[in-house]
Amino acid sequence: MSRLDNIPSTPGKYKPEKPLAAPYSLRLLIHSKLLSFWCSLFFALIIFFFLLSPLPPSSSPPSSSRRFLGNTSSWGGPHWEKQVRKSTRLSSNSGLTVLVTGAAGFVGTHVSVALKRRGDGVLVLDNFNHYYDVNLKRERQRVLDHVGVFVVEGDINDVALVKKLFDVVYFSHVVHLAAQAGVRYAMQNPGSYVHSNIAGFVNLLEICKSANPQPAIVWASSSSVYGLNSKVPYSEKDRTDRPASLYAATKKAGDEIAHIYNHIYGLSITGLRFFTVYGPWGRPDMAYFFFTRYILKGKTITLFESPDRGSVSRDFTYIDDVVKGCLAALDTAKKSTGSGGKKKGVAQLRVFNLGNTTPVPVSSLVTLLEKLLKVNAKKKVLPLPRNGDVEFTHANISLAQKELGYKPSTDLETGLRKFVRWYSSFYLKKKKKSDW
Ligand SMILES: O=C(O)[C@H]1O[C@H](OP(=O)(O)OP(=O)(O)OC[C@H]2O[C@@H](n3ccc(=O)[nH]c3=O)[C@H](O)[C@@H]2O)[C@H](O)[C@@H](O)[C@H]1O
Repeated sequence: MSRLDNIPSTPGKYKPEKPLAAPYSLRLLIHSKLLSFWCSLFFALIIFFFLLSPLPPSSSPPSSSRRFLGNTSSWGGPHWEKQVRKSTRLSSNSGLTVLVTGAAGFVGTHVSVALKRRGDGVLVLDNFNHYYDVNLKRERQRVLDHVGVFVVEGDINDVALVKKLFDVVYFSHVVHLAAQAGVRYAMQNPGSYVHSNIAGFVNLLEICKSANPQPAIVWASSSSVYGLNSKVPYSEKDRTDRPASLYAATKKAGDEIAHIYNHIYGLSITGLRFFTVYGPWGRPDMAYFFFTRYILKGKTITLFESPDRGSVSRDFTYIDDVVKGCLAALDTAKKSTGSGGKKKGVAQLRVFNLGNTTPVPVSSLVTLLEKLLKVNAKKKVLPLPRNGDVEFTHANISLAQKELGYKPSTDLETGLRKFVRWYSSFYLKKKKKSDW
């Protein structure tokens, strides 16, 4: 029986009320007492269930609401401001002052460390949501601490917090990587994608537009916006109006939102379409990562197969290549042209594919992992479910090559070898900070 079958096809028949025997005033009294009893019970039940209900795993509440819930983590105060300023101090004359959102995430950590190392001032923001293992995010935070990057714990939807950051520091650039990632999870928790990828992005842009001077923004779009396109390789000029998942739709919405803030307010905005980024410190929800875990544990992995092309394939892109692309996007970003929320001239608006240009079938990814782990995988092959996945991705990177000097140089085997080395040192032995 489908869900639709549970809904009655016709509303219940109208039943006329029976005439009441008691006098009118008594009936009124009984009615009002009964009414207030049921109302109290109803509200008591609502409050009871509200208190019992868990927060959605992927959308931990903004820090303001966390304070309301009794969480002691807080921001503000002279010591906190001192840490914020210290983290954004430049150690090179030509450095940028960058706010990185989502920096306890995979790409965010790598980008923040790379910026700090070359002398830029870096402050990072992350809400440490529970979409995947928070311990891994905390370990990434230790890496950031180690290189002198201060991590502010909070949500991009927390207007007061983000405004405060802009009050304390003048950011020349923002790298916006905070997002609800994952293609398949969108079917389980659609609200978290709207919360982070749409509401959060708009909130951040609202604050950036009003900042004086406005920062230039580089943000993470996604290869998933190409959706059901069959023309390969994907070019930035290709259509993006057929997303296959809500994740893709929210990233596509981000592309359009960026256009608006560029057009109306003069914000300089660059969108980077990442293609299945992998590597050390990666995301445990991604296939290469949990395949590694499953293979080592002897658990069966599922390989999706498309009807006509065999194994689905991805243009897997190594993290170091993507980081170079992000830094090049920052370095070539022109200044925003608005001030005080008003546009003063035409501003830069760009979109680039950051892929590897060599799609690899997922079955070959597994063969490489088997070789590197020296373990045979237990596999089962299933037809690609309709879960948001697309059959293949393949980037045309000529625009990024021309404008950013982007040139990916890590093939999948080399990148996976580095990932496997990190994985074993992180999970199987104790991670050393000096590895960074
Ligand atoms: O480029 C992006 O914009 C996106 O990249 C990533 O999405 P994907 O390319 O889908 O990566 P990932 O989940 O690792 O699946 C890889 C392959 O394994 C196949 N796959 C997956 C699971 C499984 O059990 N079996 C399987 O065959 C699966 O069908 C697929 O072919 C990010 O997660 C996403 O946040 C976004 O950044």
